[in-house]
Amino acid sequence: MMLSPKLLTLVLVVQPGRVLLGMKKRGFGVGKWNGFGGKVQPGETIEAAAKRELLEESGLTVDALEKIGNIKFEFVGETQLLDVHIFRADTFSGEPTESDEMRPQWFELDKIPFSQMWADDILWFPLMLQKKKFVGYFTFQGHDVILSQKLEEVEAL
Ligand SMILES: Cc1cc(-c2ccco2)c2oc(N)nc2c1
Repeated sequence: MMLSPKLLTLVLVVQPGRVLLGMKKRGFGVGKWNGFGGKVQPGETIEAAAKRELLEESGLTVDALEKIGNIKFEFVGETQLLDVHIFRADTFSGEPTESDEMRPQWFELDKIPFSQMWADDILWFPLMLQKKKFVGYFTFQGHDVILSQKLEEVEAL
């Protein structure tokens, strides 16, 4: 039986022509470039968690986060589903600052390092950059192989 999914947040900071990614320095997803995010604490809204994790991991503060996607991830052999709520921020304050967890870096949109990112990203980043909304379900074998995938645009989340 499936345990209740583990809620995670992911924030992509996007400016004209570039996106901010962080190199994960330890823990889950170490060695991959990704947006900023993490766990939702009890009693915290998902959006508040996303803003908290962005500040902790990148030093950036955002007013407005736009919900752009929701992807559920299954790992073969593990019962815990990950339920990742994905947000986009187009404006922020502060300067990207390295943290214990993340080393932030701006990437031009034609130089996104997909080979050093989670394998699902190359599939939904184009939707994000076109400001589309999407839902997905990916089954991973380990951290690098996708065994099955579903991804569809939606009108609303
Ligand atoms: C399995 C998985 C997890 C995450 C994640 C961890 C914390 C927030 O999201 C991903 O992020 C991306 N881009 N692909 C991902 C796959």
